[in-house]
Amino acid sequence: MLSISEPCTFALFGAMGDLALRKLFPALYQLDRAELLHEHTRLLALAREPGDAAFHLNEIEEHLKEFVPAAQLDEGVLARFKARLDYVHVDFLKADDYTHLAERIGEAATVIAYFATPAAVYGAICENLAQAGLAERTRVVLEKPIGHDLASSRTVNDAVARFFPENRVYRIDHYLGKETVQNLIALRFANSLFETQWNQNYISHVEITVAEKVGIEGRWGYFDKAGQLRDMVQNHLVQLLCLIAMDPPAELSADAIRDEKVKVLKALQPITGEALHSQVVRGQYIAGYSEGRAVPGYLEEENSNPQSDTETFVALRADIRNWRWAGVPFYLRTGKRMPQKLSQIVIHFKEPPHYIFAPEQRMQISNKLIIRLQPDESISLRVMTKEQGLDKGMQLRSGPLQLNFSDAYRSARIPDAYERLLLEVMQGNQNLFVRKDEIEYAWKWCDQLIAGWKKAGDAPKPYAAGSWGPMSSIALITRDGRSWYGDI
Ligand SMILES: NC(=O)C1=CN([C@@H]2O[C@H](COP(=O)(O)OP(=O)(O)OC[C@H]3O[C@@H](n4cnc5c(N)ncnc54)[C@H](OP(=O)(O)O)[C@@H]3O)[C@@H](O)[C@H]2O)C=CC1
Ligand SMILES: O=C1O[C@H](COP(=O)(O)O)[C@@H](O)[C@H](O)[C@H]1O
Repeated sequence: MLSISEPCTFALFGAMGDLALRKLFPALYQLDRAELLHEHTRLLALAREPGDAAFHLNEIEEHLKEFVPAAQLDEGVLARFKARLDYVHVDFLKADDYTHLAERIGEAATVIAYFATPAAVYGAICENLAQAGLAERTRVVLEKPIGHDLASSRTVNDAVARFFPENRVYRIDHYLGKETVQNLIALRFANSLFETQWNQNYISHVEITVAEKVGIEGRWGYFDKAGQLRDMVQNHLVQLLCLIAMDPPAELSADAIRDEKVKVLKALQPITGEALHSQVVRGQYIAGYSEGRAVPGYLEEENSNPQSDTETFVALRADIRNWRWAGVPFYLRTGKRMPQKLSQIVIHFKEPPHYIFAPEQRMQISNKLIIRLQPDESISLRVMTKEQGLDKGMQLRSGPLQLNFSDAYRSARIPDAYERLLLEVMQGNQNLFVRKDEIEYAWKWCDQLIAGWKKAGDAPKPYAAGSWGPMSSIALITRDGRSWYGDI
């Protein structure tokens, strides 16, 4: 049972930006609708766009109506939500504007400052909040990406740390707010069945796929400087890998979980030299088809630079140098403009040690645990059984033991990741947020990859929009005698 959050003033910096309008206000609305916002909680939309507050509030409402499903828009809840919400004109870089902001915040005991802005201004906002006397009662929420490499992430983190201790810094990785991602912790540590098998004695390899159907969606300016490795691997895929690979924490506290994740990050084998070619594939989509519709290639997208060699796809084999995972590859892949939106983790168990069935069935013999993060959230264990029927003999078949969340919990709506994360910040719980050292170790691992790519100077491999990536990403795994699970 969720407890209602304590009262707070939620100050949303960058309130008229894409993330705020598309994700954050709808998530706050859903929390209100679920009666999880305290009656005294207030929401301040902060932006530098001048003009009438009513005009901007109206724009927020219009976006709410666009991004909240119509069946969930309730007049009563909307009225309550609007009564909590105010627009404040602030230039985040102008210290003087914070005097006015502090007045609007008033005596609120807890302030949540959510930075839906470029990371370059996080430090200045923190300094201005501190100068306005707000730091002691404020939790700050930082959006990803924090920097674009280890050095710049340290600059951002250090600038924030001058004014806010780590226990009041909440670094968002929205994948950690997805219900099925949290379920990984329940699955692993509330079921002794799995934990006893969770190591190199029983697991042959692990696949993590985060495929996106969309292309760049008007974000070329941001994306082209980042690329898929920085945008998706450094954060979401590495976090998923950590949750799969970490040792059991001693307790369910933020630092116990983060300590275990950091051990995994430290044990990640750097990918350098020849391995950069054999273990990593960079791709860039060219024109193709998405849902039967012709779509342009990356270099033909709006505002593109036709010379760009930024990758929109990455597949790689990661190895973890520790006792639990020695010899167990983690195959990661993620890309834009793939055939479907699909995030899933597949744990492949080893074959039984002694094989007694017909030789032609041997390839099928391996249990798989398939954790579908989105869409159709589910956990399914593929087990071997005998085909039914007198005519079948000992013919094996692989079938699922399936837990589909929308069937199993039929009445419950699966909340968006941001709803969970905003609620956790309001409750002061850092379990689902990323600590400074996690970000930095993840950057360190990615930086050496990027440096290797730069040195080699290879162009990304083309793949047609609507495909599963360059052919070499298939070779990457088939070379090890395996294949990506379920590709069609
Ligand atoms: N959009 C998304 O889906 C995702 C975004 N993020 C991260 O979230 C953050 C916000 O992203 P997004 O919403 O897309 O970006 P936008 O550019 O759409 O929004 C950023 C907002 O910050 C405002 N801003 C910047 N500097 C100042 C300033 N000095 N004073 C006042 N306002 C300022 C901008 O105002 P103005 O328009 O006037 O410049 C803009 O409204 C980024 O860190 C991004 O990396 C992370 C994951 C997904
Ligand atoms: O952080 C990001 O994530 C989205 C994908 O998120 P999802 O919840 O829709 O899977 C990605 O499109 C975006 O480029 C990236 O910045």
